[in-house]
Amino acid sequence: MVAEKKDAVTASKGDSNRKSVKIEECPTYSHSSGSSVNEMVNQNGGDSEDSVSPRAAGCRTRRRTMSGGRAEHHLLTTKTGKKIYTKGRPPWYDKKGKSLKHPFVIGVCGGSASGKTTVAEKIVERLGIPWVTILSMDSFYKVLTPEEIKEAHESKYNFDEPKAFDFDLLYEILKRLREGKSVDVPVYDFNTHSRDPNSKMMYGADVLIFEGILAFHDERIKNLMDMKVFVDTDGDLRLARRIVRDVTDRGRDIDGIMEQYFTFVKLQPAFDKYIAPCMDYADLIVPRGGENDVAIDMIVQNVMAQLVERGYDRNQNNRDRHDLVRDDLPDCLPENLFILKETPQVKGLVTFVRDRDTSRDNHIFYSDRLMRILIEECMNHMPYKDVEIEMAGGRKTLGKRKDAMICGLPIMRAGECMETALRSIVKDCVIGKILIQTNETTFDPELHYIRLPPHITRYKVIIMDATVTTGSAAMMAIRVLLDHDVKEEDIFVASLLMGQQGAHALAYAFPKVKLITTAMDHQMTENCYLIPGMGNFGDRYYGTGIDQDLDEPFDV
Ligand SMILES: Nc1ncnc2c1ncn2[C@@H]1O[C@H](COP(=O)(O)OP(=O)(O)O)[C@@H](O)[C@H]1O
Ligand SMILES: Nc1ccn([C@@H]2O[C@H](COP(=O)(O)O)[C@@H](O)[C@H]2O)c(=O)n1
Repeated sequence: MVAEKKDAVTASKGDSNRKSVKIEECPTYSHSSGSSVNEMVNQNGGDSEDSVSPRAAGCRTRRRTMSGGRAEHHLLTTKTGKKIYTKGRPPWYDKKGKSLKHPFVIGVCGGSASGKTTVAEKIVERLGIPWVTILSMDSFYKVLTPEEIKEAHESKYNFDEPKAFDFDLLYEILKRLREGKSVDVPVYDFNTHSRDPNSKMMYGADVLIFEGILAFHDERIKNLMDMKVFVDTDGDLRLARRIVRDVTDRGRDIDGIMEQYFTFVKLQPAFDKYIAPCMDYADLIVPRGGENDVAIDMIVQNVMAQLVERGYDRNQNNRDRHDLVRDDLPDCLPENLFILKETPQVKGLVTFVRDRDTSRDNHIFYSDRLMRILIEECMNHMPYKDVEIEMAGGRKTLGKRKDAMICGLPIMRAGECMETALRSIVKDCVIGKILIQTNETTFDPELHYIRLPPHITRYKVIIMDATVTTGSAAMMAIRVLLDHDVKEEDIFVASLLMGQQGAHALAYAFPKVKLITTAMDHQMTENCYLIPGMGNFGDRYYGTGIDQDLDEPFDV
């Protein structure tokens, strides 16, 4: 559980190859104080039990999850059973689909190995509120040239001055996170001094903690912070911790660490010149770092007080917050809702799909037909351009060609049934994936997984789901696409069946999104089942329903 927690809360710390090493294997170094590294570390924070564990010696395991443009939900559970999401899109938007608030940003600055990450992790743990993320400045080390990498391997490259960081990228990313938008954060590898080819997708949160040695250096970045904390730990202790950490986690040797420390880290160019002066900007100074429980409690109390002042309510019933059902439904249908013309053919296909006596093979056969008609209707809403073609006899005539790249985005699992229909109609389409589930305790729609093609803003995106009932999942999917800068007018929602309430909620929130369906139900049960509905479409289509007739295999 602890290892799980470390993974999650340090997901943005960019050392991908850290390994756990037993304390006995950690080399020691005697400095002027005469203490070995292990002695110094243990005197200052490790307790007797921990002192034989990797954690106390600073050999913590921090595995990295490389997501390469994927975003999974990242959940950790605190000792008190609280759930904290360190990734994924927070479910904040109002009935109009607008993001509700920006994250509370805490900046944590301090010398190398002062305990910034440890303080940040403790804040996350003690806050115990659902959506908190940590962004590390390490992710923004510049990409080095081959010559610079050689210098770095010889401990001759200065990583402790401002020009080592890409502050412009950092500013853009922090700004977007503060707006609740998605970002791709580089993943840094201290062993190779380079960025991993995979980046890591992140969204905003209730609280965002940004930590780094020069966290307060750039005025623009400083201005994005709601609270600034400086971690002030004795230089000898920092060196001791750094040696242990760099040997075990960052693939370094003692000579190199010492050379780098005294050339760049401790003396004029870095700590004294750039980092120590940042104390003047701090709202709070935390002596000794992560072991200072009193200071961490004060920070947590202050953050909670400020969140409450902004309207944060940890006891809020999220069902109320996400209740998309409108009690003031207009008589007319929204302009951006398109229901297939109820021809006898369409009605006949819908009848087969609704009928509980339809066998599974017929259910698949007729719903596939209906889905193709639905996708063909979607194509009527795509842009087409004029083209001139030459006909068989050599005469020329004007025609049309599709003028858009199409990305299908099925909401797992029922939406995936529509993939075949899309592929059979748009042969050059790409298919993303999104998994959204409702949290059974909070009723929040939660983004568990998303995979989008690169350059998603170049596509018309068709969100596909078998049914839209309250519209909650579709709204989350639309919100996520908007966070990825897809324009509202480039988004389509295709569904076999829509509930009137859900369709109105979506249409009201996103008037430029086109909603396309084959039929509409006007009633819903208290538990949000459509009446008459289609049963559990995914279960019927995939054969996973409990009343599935096992005696009638249809593939013989
Ligand atoms: N109070 C403490 N006692 C023992 N080791 C600590 C303590 N605080 C931090 N460390 C160790 O020191 C190293 C640096 O801490 P970290 O929080 O990563 O600092 P920073 O983020 O400032 O570089 C890590 O290996 C960590 O495990
Ligand atoms: N390739 C690199 C990049 C940075 N460093 C050192 O890391 C320190 C910052 O990280 P902290 O977790 O200690 O805040 C900084 O002092 C750099 O010297 C490095 O060694 N190699």
